Amino acid sequence: MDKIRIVGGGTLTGTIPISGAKNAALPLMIASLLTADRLTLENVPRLRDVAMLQRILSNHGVDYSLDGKRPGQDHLAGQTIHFSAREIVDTTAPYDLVSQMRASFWVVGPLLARMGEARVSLPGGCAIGSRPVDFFITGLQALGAEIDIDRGYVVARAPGGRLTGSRVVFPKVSVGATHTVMMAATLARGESVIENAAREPEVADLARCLIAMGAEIEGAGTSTIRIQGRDSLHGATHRVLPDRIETGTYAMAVAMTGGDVLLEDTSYDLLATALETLKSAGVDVTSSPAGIRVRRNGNGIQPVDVTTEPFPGFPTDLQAQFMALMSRSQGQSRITETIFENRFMHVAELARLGARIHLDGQVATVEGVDRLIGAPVMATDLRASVSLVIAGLAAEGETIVSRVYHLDRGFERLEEKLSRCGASIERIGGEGAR
Ligand SMILES: CC(=O)N[C@H]1[C@@H](OP(=O)(O)OP(=O)(O)OC[C@H]2O[C@@H](n3ccc(=O)[nH]c3=O)[C@H](O)[C@@H]2O)O[C@H](CO)[C@@H](O)[C@@H]1O
Ligand SMILES: C=C(OP(=O)(O)O)C(=O)O
Repeated sequence: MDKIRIVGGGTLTGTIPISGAKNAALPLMIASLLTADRLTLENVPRLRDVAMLQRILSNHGVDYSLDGKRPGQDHLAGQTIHFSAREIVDTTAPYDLVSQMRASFWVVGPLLARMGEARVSLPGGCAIGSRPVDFFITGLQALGAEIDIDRGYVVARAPGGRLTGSRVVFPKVSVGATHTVMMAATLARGESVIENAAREPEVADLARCLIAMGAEIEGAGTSTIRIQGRDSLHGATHRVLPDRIETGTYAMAVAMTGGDVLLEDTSYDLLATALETLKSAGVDVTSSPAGIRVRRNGNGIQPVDVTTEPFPGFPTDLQAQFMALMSRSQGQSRITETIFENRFMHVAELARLGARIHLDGQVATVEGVDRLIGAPVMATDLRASVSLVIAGLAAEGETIVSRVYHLDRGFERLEEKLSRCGASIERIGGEGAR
């Protein structure tokens, strides 16, 4: 199995191109199920989750093809993939596929809307929490679906073969339930209104694509989304928005090691709260048409308290990376996780590098230390893994991160992007992930 070897202690200087967002690409790919025409997605990142979802969609009958490299194109440029769900041949998403990637559960919305039925395995929990799907079920029921749970599967039917527009009020903000109900409502009869919708940029990006496919949607990116259902949708071409979590992760890496890096092909507005938090920690962050420039030269890291919240708040997907940064701050900080009940698996691993973190329920108190020292550590989930990488970059000596398949789910060519900026980081052992 692959490992990542880092020799820490240096600073990062250079340019990092930011990839298309995993968390936008996945629902966009799933949207291809809504039309018999071709959906072309540009700027799709080369990630394990994308490859896995291609397999899952092909099981439903979706063909896909990939554009080859174009003259002068950097190999870090995103892929263009064409999806064609001319005929849905199977409305079942089986356990062995869904259990490998939670977002694949979201196919339930488009399958039900287009085919009038879906049988999708319950995804189960994961390393960060129990992650139930009750909001998906009540949301689709509000659109008229009849839903049973049968031997680990959600079995959904639309009476008369079509969903009916309605008002859906989510009790708590859910990104996946918003994506799913919004997709389902595009083909329902009449108007749907989603209240307490997730406002994440990836929801707005999915809506932009659905609108290009002929859907009528207003308010995506706010907490009330209004959708007028259509009889059918058509093909479109859509460019996946930049990955705000990848952007924030590299910004935190530079904040931690010191140096001067330009993050290209991304946008400040996608992660303003996280970048403002970095500024409060004493990091110089500026935005220009060229990208986001992150610098820290000489001055120490100031402690800052953060609480994770739905967008536009501080994202839970950057909590682990921020904790790594705070482990080197000049004081005490408190990090409160409000989205997932178990997203602290990185605490014990960061402690192996010398971090001093006390966990009490959903609150981690971090006492900054002067130095971290490299050690073998284990990746436990996607964002926890990358927090260990950035801590390793700032630690003295060698850090070996094992179980890096978690990283390959969500970070495209991580070692290469960091090496370009002077990091000593390499993948060792096992077969390559891509
Ligand atoms: C592929 C993708 O885009 N994943 C992101 C998505 O995950 P995901 O869409 O799974 O996360 P949700 O926004 O749904 O989860 C938010 C909270 O709501 C709870 N909940 C959710 C649905 C439900 O039916 N019942 C319920 O109780 C969850 O357990 C969690 O506590 O948003 C999360 C929150 O920003 C991010 O961390 C993930 O990176
Ligand atoms: C938690 C994440 O992904 P998923 O929802 O696919 O588990 C993530 O991207 O950090």
